[in-house]
Amino acid sequence: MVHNVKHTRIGLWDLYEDKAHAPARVRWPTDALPHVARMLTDVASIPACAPLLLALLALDLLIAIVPAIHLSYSGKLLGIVQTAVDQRTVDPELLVSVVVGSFLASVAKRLLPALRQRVSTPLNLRIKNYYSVHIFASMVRLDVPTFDDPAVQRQLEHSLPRNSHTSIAFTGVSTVLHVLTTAIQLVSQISVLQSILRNQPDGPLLAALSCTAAFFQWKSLHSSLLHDGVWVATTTNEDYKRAQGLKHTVNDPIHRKEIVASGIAPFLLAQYRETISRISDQAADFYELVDLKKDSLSPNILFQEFLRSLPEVVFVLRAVRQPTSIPLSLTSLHLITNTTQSFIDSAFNFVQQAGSISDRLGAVKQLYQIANIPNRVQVHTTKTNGDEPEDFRGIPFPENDRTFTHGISIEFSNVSFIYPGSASYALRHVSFKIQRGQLCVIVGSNGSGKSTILKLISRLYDPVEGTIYIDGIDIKTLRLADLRRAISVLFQDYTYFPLSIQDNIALGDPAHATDLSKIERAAQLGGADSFISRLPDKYSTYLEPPVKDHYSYQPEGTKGASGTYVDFSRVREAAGISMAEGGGGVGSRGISGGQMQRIALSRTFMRSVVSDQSVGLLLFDEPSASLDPTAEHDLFERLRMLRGNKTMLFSSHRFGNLTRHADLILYMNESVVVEEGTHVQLIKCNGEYARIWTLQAQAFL
Ligand SMILES: Nc1ncnc2c1ncn2[C@@H]1O[C@H](COP(=O)(O)OP(=O)(O)OP(=O)(O)O)[C@@H](O)[C@H]1O
Repeated sequence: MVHNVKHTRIGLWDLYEDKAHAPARVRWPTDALPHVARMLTDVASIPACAPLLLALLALDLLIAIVPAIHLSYSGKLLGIVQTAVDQRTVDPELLVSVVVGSFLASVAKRLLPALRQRVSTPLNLRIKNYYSVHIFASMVRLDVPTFDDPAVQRQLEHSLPRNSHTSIAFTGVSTVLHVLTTAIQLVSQISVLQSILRNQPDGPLLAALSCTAAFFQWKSLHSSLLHDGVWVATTTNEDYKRAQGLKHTVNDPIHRKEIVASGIAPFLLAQYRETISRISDQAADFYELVDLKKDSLSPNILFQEFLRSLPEVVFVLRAVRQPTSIPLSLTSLHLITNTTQSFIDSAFNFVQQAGSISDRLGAVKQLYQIANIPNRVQVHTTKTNGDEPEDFRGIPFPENDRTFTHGISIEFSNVSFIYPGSASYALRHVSFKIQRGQLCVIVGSNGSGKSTILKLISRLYDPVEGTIYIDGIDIKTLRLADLRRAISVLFQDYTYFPLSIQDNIALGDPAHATDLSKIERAAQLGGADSFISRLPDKYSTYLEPPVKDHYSYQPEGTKGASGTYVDFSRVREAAGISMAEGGGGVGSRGISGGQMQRIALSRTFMRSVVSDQSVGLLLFDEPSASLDPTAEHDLFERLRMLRGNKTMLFSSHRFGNLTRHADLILYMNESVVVEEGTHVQLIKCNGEYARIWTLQAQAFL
């Protein structure tokens, strides 16, 4: 066990707490204050937010002092009653003013929170929108190794709103206002309490007794299992892990085809049953267990109710022992205990908030910090462009307004690479040179490092050793934005964005995103136009609806309470929602893998061939993996015709169509380039390339 780390077992979970490195329980995180000040300034600068913020502050202040005003009127009313009982006189004017005041205070008590809601709702929505752009901007700029880093993922998670109704910033603003108003509430209640207790000889004693009850209540709420600071909870229980795995297998639609086609449903069920029965009632989520433990009965909780009635008990005992000298009426007792209780509630609230305030203000700090997460892939700054955005720092490429009509040269000099978090080399001491305008094909077995070469050229990652030269310049010194504009790349694991087909293609060249004729031309070149034209919404089709429709809770087809069957067809028809997806998309399951690949290819054509002289290098990672032989043949023909003199680099498993035309073939095995040359040269060498070429050729004999 590591020194200073406390280990606790909670169900199947092991909780490790680092006492030594836990930050002290900071109630007022002063280092977050500059971010909080910035947040308030930013919020005030959102259109129409400044007046809303002021209105909210004013309402919170009123809400804070109205209870005290109400209490003070109750006190005055009590005084009038007592005078009436003692002296048999009532001051009618005073009575009317106190009754009216008390009435207005009670109306305000109800009205103000409703008004606050009217102000806070639009304020919350505006703040939420503003910070959603901030979060989007902070996330969209991150590069692959940074975004993949689990620590960065956790940092981002902390900055995302925990629920969709509110934002961290609004919670931060509310916290600041709340602290302010609770402090005012406390001060106003103390003054009322003081004025009530001033004329009551037994008042202080009863107030003190009311405090005792509240103190125990406070203590029991603070006996939480998880402490502030550094902790991690993990489970090593194989049954629990397996049960979760089985559950995800069944819950996730992605596995449904496999489950049905292979008939494994009964097996999965039996396995789940067996695993769950082995772990029985321990099969709980970590937080669930923590919550369950927290609810346990403590002596404090048992005594609380008794302690609450302690002032009344003392009062009765006094009345029994000295019936003639009771200095306090029953109503006074009630007022004192009520006032004390509401003071204690406010104080309790305040202390509790102070506890969570460090979390909330800390979250505001994180919200601002995500904008500054440093990218792993960095550009060396020249003297002239230190203040520019990250992507625009470095050497312009191409220099002196040159175009790439003759392509771009690439050189790898002793390049080695290990993926972050991986233990083995993906590339080892790789060196080669591709001249401007050449067609190069990288071939080799699975996992030999072909895709990795393309990823390093597009600077998704940087080598751990060696240098890559682009047109003779160290790639690390080039402006990233320029480099990315000069390269068009289609990755093997291409994705379909949850946007319309038109957007999916247009994103290949954002500069021409609204040019429908260019998009259609790119779709033709990618071989996607004919199937797109058969879709009901054509280029506006969403394959996956990004927004889910909401349905009432009764499951479709079941019998409702009135005996009729639940039928959504009429509301669906009125809303124009198609039955297939319930969201206006055809569903990615509705198109084939080859068709998906054609859309991805069209995206690449959008830039590299259709519009652009600024593209000098085309990278294709297995572009024909999902295409039928005719489509593959047509694609390569189109590519060779359209590329002009641009440099083209393919990664492929297939020998033939491409390799025969290649100016350079790199044959890779286990992270190393083992053979290089043209097809004729490599066949002549009679090495591995020749062996596999023969193997593939034989299949067609
Ligand atoms: N994101 C990643 N994280 C860790 N390791 C990776 C990652 N991507 C690839 N690798 C590993 O790097 C090595 C090279 O992978 P790469 O994808 O370059 O191979 P490839 O030749 O393109 O393979 P294939 O022909 O199967 O596409 C493999 O061992 C692979 O497991």
